[in-house]
Amino acid sequence: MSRDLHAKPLNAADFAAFGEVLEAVGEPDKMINQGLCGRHHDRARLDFADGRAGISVFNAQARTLPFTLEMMERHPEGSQAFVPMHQNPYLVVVADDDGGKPGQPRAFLAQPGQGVNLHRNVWHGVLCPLQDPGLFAVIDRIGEGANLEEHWFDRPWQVNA
Ligand SMILES: NC(=O)N[C@@H](O)C(=O)O
Ligand code: NI
Repeated sequence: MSRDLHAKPLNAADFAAFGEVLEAVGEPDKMINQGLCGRHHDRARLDFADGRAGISVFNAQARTLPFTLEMMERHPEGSQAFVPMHQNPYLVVVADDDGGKPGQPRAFLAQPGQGVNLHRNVWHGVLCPLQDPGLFAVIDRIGEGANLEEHWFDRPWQVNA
């Protein structure tokens, strides 16, 4: 017996407890490159504990809605940012911690031009593109030791738009 979860458009205010939305909104902090480029400066809180930052490219298979969310994970040692290398929608699911497991999940539909940075140790669903190609640059921790904790739900969630 699954439980239903409604995805809402991704927005910085609702996402703030879990991380940042990476997007060129508002006035740039600085105009650079002879005034031809707006720099939206230092927009994410990165954290890599005793490791270092790395950039990887994820090529993830597209999923379809309704999406069955069976598992959430977190990275105790570092933040994780997903920057789409496309203009397609994708699903972001996050949750507060509730005694060492995910609390009420929150689902968001990322719009074209939006990336996300997940704060260290925030519960999230794995990368979930909704159209091919599911190509993302991922900025996360490279280092020693375990950095992945998973929680599998007894009852999955059905995520829909
Ligand atoms: N496990 C892994 O590298 N990917 C996940 O962290 C994810 O959030 O997709
Ligand atoms: Ni992750």
